[in-house]
Amino acid sequence: MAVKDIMDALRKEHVDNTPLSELVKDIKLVGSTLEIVFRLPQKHLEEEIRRKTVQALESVPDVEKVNVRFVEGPPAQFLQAPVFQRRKVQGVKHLIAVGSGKGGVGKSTVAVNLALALSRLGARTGLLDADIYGPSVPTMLGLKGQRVYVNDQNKIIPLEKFGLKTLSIGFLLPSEDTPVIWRGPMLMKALTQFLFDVEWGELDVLVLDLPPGTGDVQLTLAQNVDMSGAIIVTTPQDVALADVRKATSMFKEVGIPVLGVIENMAYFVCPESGKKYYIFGKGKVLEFAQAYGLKILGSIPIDPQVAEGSDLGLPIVEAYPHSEVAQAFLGIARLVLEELNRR
Ligand SMILES: Nc1ncnc2c1ncn2[C@@H]1O[C@H](COP(=O)(O)OP(=O)(O)OP(=O)(O)O)[C@@H](O)[C@H]1O
Repeated sequence: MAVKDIMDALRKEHVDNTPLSELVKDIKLVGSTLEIVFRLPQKHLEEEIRRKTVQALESVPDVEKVNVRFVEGPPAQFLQAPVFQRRKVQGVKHLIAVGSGKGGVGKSTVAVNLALALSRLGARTGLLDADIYGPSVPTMLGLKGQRVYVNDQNKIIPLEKFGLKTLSIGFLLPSEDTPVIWRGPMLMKALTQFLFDVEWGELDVLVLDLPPGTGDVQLTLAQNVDMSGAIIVTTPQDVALADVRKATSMFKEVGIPVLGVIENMAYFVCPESGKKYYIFGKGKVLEFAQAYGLKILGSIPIDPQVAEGSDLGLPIVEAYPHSEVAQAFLGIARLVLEELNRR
């Protein structure tokens, strides 16, 4: 795979003790011409980066010409900490964001089942549905139509289901079909209230289901909230992987560690023959993850029971804890806890 070869080659060259691969903002191979954009930490490094890039890529097959461009701005490791005034959510030990570069890859399904798996492993867990454009947690947890209340201290009391504390913007809307039309500052105010004015009690992990993509909402949250890390959900489709790259860069740029990638809809097991079919392609996520130095936390197959469970308000980890999918989520949850305990 050309991108992997390119990133491997760039990883070997350094400027100011930083591998060139860490400075890459965007990379595109058009025919045999590589368009590569670097974040320029310091102006005087421009020539050195250009020279070392051409040198590093000389032996990479498929690349005949290299066009190097720069954008201003240092990558995360060049920034002085603390960069942003990040607020901690009271009572929450670890906040982890579940994001995706693209909509419809199963981010909310993963967030819900991961939260349930964490809870099954004994972690006191909460789930916050910040997907303001399409809150699906109320349906997935069978809490559609429920409302939340505010206590004497003006704090929102989350709902509880399957041992999880949970809050969704869906619980605050007058009806399920009310579109959220908040924009800009009003939206951010609502989201901030959503995070900080909630009586979560004591939690080991709060899973934050982000809206899909890498827009202002995701960036503002990433800049203002103290997070232990982010998890990115993708399918093996090329288009989804291209967007993962953007999501990864966004978290890296604001200094939030990416704990790993979860590959959803990785394959389908034929119930008759037991044969595995890699509908969206095999091994692509692994190659991608290796190229970007990311860990794969696990792979979830396509299973009609997953979709069914979500629609019925009985997620698969709760409904069929011994199924292959539920076991995969438990495996991911174990890795996530290990990763968090190391921090
Ligand atoms: N592993 C899976 N097997 C079968 N169906 C799945 C799987 N993962 C997700 N789905 C189904 O795919 C659809 C999209 O999933 P989900 O709503 O979780 O995606 P999303 O990325 O959160 O979407 P959005 O971008 O709209 O927030 C849902 O109908 C869900 O039930």
